[in-house]
Amino acid sequence: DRGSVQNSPKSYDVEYLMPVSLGTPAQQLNLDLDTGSSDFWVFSTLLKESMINGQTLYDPNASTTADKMEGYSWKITYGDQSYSSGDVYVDTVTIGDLTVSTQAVEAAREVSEEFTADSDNDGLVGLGFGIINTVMPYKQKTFFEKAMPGLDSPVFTADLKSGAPGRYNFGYIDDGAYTGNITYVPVNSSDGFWSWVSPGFQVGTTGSFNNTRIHGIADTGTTLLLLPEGVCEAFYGRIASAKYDASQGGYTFECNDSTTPDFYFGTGNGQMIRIPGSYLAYSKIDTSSLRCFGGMQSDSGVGFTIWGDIALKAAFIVFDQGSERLGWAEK
Ligand SMILES: CC[C@H](C)[C@H](NC(=O)[C@H](C)NC(=O)[C@@H](CCSC)NC[C@@H](N)Cc1ccccc1)C(=O)O
Repeated sequence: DRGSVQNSPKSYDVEYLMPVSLGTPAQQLNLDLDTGSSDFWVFSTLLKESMINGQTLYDPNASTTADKMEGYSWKITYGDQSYSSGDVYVDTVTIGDLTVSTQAVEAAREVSEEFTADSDNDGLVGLGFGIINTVMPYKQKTFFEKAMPGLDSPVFTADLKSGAPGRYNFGYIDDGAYTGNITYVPVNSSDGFWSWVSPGFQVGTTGSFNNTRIHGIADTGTTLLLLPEGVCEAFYGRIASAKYDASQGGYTFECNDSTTPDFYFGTGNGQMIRIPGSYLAYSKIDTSSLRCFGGMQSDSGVGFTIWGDIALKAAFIVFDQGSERLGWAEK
């Protein structure tokens, strides 16, 4: 079996949403595929009105295939301190023609203001590893873990694009979606994330390759690229107008600064992925400014190095749960 679904970026590529069908008859919601968490949760009719702001709600009572998991609950907190919690139903879920008939759908009773404010986002499909699923008293499998046994191949792939729709594929690798070879790196899933080690980085085409290993997670649900302080300093040190601006909470530089270099990160076997300098001028700090907030920021605040969408949209990535490895290719 296999599946394929289009993902669409919101403005500034802040997140990528995909259509998902839940229940019978199908209720379609736009969800955020998040490899940095492992709960499948949705805005639902259980929420207080004050927490809803235009989102599409999953109504388990309108689904003939929904069964409440009595006595089960969930509560999740994210790195940005946002959170959500609620009840659990088993129901049928289809993503890109791939159906899981008994998915644990976590119906929100409460969401933090960040989620309420994001009116296009109806919830998250966590595709990290199930060991960090928050459902109590017994944790539940992710959508991918439920689908995996029936797939042609135990992989899903992410093709995120800058300012354009891309695709998530399940169960197969589309050889037309990338160039060159796929370099595979081992994943350590013990903390539930797609954790891997990059052998190093290079700033611009002329810079030397820095053999400093970078331990981090591949997280489709995080917008920016959060790297160790030393890497940020090496990169921003090459941009004439760059500075750390405490009032903005990060590095900023003139959006059209012609000294902005590309950023390369190693994936192994001498292969590097090139992030165009233009991706790193993430967004104007305000409409009248000529300065941009950097797409690469320090990971010191979060405590994790996160290869977020800024990096992922420069590559074609294979999340190989069957072999616990990540595949990286240019595209
Ligand atoms: C360290 C962060 C918290 C507190 C930690 N939670 C996590 O690691 C959770 C599972 N993952 C996350 O908070 C992050 C990874 C942080 S680094 C470990 N990924 C998911 C995040 N991008 C999801 C999101 C998407 C859209 C809007 C907001 C949030 C915990 O529960 O202990």
